[in-house]
Amino acid sequence: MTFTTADLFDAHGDALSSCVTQFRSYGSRTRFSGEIETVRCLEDNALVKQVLGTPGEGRVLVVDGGGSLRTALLGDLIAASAVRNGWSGVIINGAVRDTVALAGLELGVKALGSNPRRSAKEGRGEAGVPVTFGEVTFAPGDWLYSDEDGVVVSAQRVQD
Ligand SMILES: O=C([O-])CC(=O)C(=O)O
Repeated sequence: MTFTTADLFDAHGDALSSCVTQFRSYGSRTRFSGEIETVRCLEDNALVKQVLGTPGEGRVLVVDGGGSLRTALLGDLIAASAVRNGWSGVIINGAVRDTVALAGLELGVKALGSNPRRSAKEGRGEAGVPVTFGEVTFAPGDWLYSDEDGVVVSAQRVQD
């Protein structure tokens, strides 16, 4: 994977949206891309676990956790399951935990911050719906490109 989001933006800016949310990177993959799948949830990560337990086929899961930093929506066990299932990365508008272990996983992981407190496991929320944060709508089936500079989204694939 050789793209940079800055070069993509220069080449395809009209077709791209750029997320203004300032994420931290937690996984060992700092550059990743893929078709988008989504979850919307608040301090409950059962749906995140469920979706990342299915075949990822190189996709990126975008989780809108409402920006809450009160509980972790992803830790090392769920992230390891994402790696086993072939997900390319996870973007979380919320918090993670087990950050030392996440740093050793072959997965893109971006989140707002960390909190050791676990989330509820009741399955509240929705999967497969468009979610909006950082001035970007992330719709299932759109394409996401992420690197050290940011996260950009396009309705069409703009890079192999
Ligand atoms: O189970 C959780 O809530 C998250 C977690 O710690 C893990 O994925 O290891």
